[in-house]
Amino acid sequence: MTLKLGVIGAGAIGQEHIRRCNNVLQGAKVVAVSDINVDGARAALQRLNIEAEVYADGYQVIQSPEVDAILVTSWDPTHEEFTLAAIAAGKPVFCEKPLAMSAEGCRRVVDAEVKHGKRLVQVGFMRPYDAGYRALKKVITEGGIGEPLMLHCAHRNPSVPESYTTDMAITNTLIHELDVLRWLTNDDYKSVQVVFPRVTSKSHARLKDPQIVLFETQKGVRIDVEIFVNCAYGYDIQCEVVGETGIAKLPEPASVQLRRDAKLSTTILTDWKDRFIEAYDVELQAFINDVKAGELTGPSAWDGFAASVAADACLKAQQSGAIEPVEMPPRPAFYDKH
Ligand SMILES: NC(=O)c1ccc[n+]([C@@H]2O[C@H](COP(=O)([O-])OP(=O)(O)OC[C@H]3O[C@@H](n4cnc5c(N)ncnc54)[C@H](O)[C@@H]3O)[C@@H](O)[C@H]2O)c1
Ligand SMILES: O[C@H]1[C@H](O)[C@@H](O)[C@H](O)[C@@H](O)[C@H]1O
Repeated sequence: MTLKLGVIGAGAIGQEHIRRCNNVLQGAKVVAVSDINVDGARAALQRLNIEAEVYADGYQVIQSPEVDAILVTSWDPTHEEFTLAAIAAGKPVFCEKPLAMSAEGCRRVVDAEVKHGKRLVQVGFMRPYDAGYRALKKVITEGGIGEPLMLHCAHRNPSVPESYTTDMAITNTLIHELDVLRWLTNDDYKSVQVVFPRVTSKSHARLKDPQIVLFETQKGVRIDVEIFVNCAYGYDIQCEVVGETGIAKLPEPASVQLRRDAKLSTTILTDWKDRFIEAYDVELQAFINDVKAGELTGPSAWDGFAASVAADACLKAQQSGAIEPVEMPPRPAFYDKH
């Protein structure tokens, strides 16, 4: 049986996911798409040479009897409402990060899912599907560097549009680390502080860039993450784990080494689409397979909530300049068995 997908939001990642579901992955097909920019959605489908029903309203996609499962790839502030509507319709939903704009919003999704009685939500945290992060986790869990003591991380984008503001460095960008570092270290955040270095001249009035986010975890590990979204030189994700007996580092994406013109060089990627292309394939194939098998196993609404609890504390720390606690309520038993 082919799983029939409805996609809400046909922008950059929406188009990427539509392309991979129809042309790369197995067992699914996009049959309905919505975007507030209907003409843009139609033009994108034409470019991709894919036929699907186009709607102006995301709720029509969710309610369509032709659609078995939903992908939410619209702007961040719309995620919660569409995910809640998919749960209300009893349809599995893959929601891009962040699950909602606050922990309170994520909690509403968690509560709705628990009330439904079966997992329906997967959050689009793709890094746990990335081969590099998986290899890094394997080294750590097999004791290859002893117990982790410190993590040094960086999340750099070459540039961002004027609509990107200081808070989005947390809710839109750091949210990836907030999820993947919990997964990587099997630990939770205890407190956080945000420090603002000198602002780059490449930024704009409403964005303080770069930022350094400093965490202490429940196990006492110290983590620093540099977020630098106008770094100009490329799309660069770094993660170095310092343990008791060694250091493990996230591998660089494969790139040919060039010796030329008296220089030794490798290419740095410039776009998230390329940096995580395989991870997106694996995460969405897992979602498709899991929906068909009747049991979701990927990043859950609870993971989305946990990341947002930490994000809320980071937002508070951006304002206060102080060390802010990260207070995580206990996980409902529902997420142990699901
Ligand atoms: N996992 C990742 O690495 C990753 C990468 C990129 C984007 N994202 C997430 O995916 C989402 C989309 O990002 P993007 O880069 O594609 O942005 P984008 O601006 O290119 O696309 C968003 C699209 O959503 C549409 N839209 C907005 N509100 C809508 C609504 N109510 N109903 C239907 N369509 C609506 C817009 O018209 C636009 O076409 C964001 O939430 C972003 O955080 C995740
Ligand atoms: O939506 C994108 C995406 O999530 C990328 O992975 C991240 O590096 C960007 O900062 C963000 O704007």
